[in-house]
Amino acid sequence: MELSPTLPTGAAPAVLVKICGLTRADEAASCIAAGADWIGLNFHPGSPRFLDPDRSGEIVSAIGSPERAVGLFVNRPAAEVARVAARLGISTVQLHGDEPPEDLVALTHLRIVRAFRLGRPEDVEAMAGYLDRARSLGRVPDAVLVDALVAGVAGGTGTVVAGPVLDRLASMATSDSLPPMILAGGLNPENVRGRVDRVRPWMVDVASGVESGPGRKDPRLVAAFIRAARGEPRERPGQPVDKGSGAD
Ligand SMILES: O=C(O)c1ccccc1N[C@@H]1O[C@H](COP(=O)(O)O)[C@@H](O)[C@H]1O
Repeated sequence: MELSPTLPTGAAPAVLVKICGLTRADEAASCIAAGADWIGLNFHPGSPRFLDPDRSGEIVSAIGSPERAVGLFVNRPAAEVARVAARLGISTVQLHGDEPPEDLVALTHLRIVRAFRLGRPEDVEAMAGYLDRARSLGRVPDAVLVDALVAGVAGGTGTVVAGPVLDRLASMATSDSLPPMILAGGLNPENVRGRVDRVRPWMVDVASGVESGPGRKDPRLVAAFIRAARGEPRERPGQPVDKGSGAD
């Protein structure tokens, strides 16, 4: 199954950007207008960014392209994930808990982003083991998302992935055995470019690092994040664009 937007090809493609945890239609539309490739709708009841699936149709409509909306679930039954996705007309889901590879098989008709919370370099090997099991079942995730491990919290913690884990990931990023990688975990406009340069992910994902409050995205931070991720110069209000200093 192909991902959409399609995988970039050729040398040094621009990293794609997902902004996660939208709770308002106007903010979701602004993220897309600012250049976000995907937005995330968080259906995990334990999250401060929780969105009732029954009230998220308005957000999907507001972005004008349902293929850019990703439904985020934590340890929900595959049948429930499939039901919500069908009701909203979305085709990509993010599984951010301990979902077994069998769930990927049950959700073959959807694009699946499988999240892994990694605390130590050894956790990267555990992720590889999971992918091997998925491969043996004939259904690898369409992308893997890498987040920091914080005990007792599923995600959205604003915690960065540890340096030794990033180094291990960087050595795997171009491996054929790894699906496209989405780097998450404590990203913000200040640190995203350095992390992109270090790991070369296919996409970056941010929740808390572009917020004015839980679930409320700050349009200036969103724009700054997207520009920084792509290595574009910063915009400064009332001043010409700084073309000399890069994004960091
Ligand atoms: O955002 C949340 O509240 C959340 C809750 C449960 C699982 C995942 C969640 N968000 C995902 O976590 C990453 C990292 O968040 P942050 O940028 O460190 O705040 C985020 O990209 C979401 O995909």
